[in-house]
Amino acid sequence: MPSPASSEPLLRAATGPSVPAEPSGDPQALTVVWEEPTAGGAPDDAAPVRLRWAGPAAEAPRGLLDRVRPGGHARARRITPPLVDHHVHGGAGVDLATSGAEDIRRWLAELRAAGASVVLGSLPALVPADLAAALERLRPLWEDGALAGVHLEGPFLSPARAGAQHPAALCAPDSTAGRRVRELLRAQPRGFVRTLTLAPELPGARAVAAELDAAGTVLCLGHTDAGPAEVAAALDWPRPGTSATPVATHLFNGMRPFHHRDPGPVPTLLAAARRGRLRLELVADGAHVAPELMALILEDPDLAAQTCLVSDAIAATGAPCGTVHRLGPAVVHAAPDAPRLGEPAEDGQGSKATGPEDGGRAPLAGGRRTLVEAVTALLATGLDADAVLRAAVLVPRRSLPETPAPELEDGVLVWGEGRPLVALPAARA
Ligand SMILES: CC(=O)N[C@@H]1[C@@H](O)[C@H](O)[C@@H](COP(=O)(O)O)O[C@@H]1O
Repeated sequence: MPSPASSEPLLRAATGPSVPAEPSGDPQALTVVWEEPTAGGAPDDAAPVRLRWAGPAAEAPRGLLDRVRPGGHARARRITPPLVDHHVHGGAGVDLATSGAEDIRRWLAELRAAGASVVLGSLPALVPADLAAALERLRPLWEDGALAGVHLEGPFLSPARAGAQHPAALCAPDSTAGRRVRELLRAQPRGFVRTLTLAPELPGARAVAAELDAAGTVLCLGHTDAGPAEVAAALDWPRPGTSATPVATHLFNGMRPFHHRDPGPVPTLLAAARRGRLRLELVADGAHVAPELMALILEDPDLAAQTCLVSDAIAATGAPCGTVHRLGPAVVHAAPDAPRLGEPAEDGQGSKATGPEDGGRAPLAGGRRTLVEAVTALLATGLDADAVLRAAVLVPRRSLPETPAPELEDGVLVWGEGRPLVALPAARA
């Protein structure tokens, strides 16, 4: 158990370096080394994690870097470049699809102060007029760098795997509404719509993928009822316009579940990731994906190299239990375990049962933790810290090529001089 002192938030310096960069040596490389205290060989969360040293590697005290190589007792663990959240709809009452720009800006500043500096703002499925209004409202936030861009989660999604997405907002790419959305996308400045999730089995999906490719928007597969063959075919769609690696939107969630005689799309997606042809999103909140599966993926080096942890947080994330919020056109509420679709039960504590999904409970509607909270909790479970931080810091930056990416070399993070560092809160049991 952490001591009271070590459980105090240590966050600081999201807007400036929290450690001094050495003035001489390689001016570009700031090597950060910190020591994870151990008690009899095991990590000791009761003791404060200490920053050992920061500066160019060439000036590291003699022997220090050798000690942090695998097998040494000191490991990179808690201080890190800011996290990157590819998939976040809102939080603490703010909904990117419907809240005012000033509320969104304030909430983004809070996320940054807490340690997530690069955020793709996700919009759920919206009818064309609402999508146009939301994009117009978010564009200035992208233009001034508050948002790294937007992720459209829809509207080309499967009604059979809608989850918390509003059914009335879904459409096929070749429908009237779908054609209006495609026109709207063509009118956006390059780089603003960074990613778009679609179900590849919908009529016209392949044509949309080609349009996205030409516009530099990364194709994400998700909220899909496709089987293995349809997913494999979509991964082979020609993509001449961009070399960007496609993404599986929240792997496992919003797609056919795995059964050993009817495996659905998951093994195909995993195999593509293993071959470096796909990135995987995993909702890191501990509610969406069982811990055993998280470990299976994050502890497999080939899969971990392609995995991005995301929050999928929404307005109800971090809001008081029983409060009602929006996910675009959908009504959602903060349930005791996680955000869920619909109104809360009369006592305000639980959820009304709405269907057969998730054991008769209302569908999950986004993550229950911010990415910083989720990563902090994952680190406390004993999962390999390098794997967790790689999936929250390094891999997602590769999908945003203009975002500076640190390197992790033998447990030492190398990060440009003067770039911000954040200290994650000490692990909670
Ligand atoms: C914003 C959004 O759409 N989030 C999805 C939600 O729609 C889906 O219900 C849930 C569980 O999916 P599952 O029941 O397939 O695991 O995952 C995500 O929270």
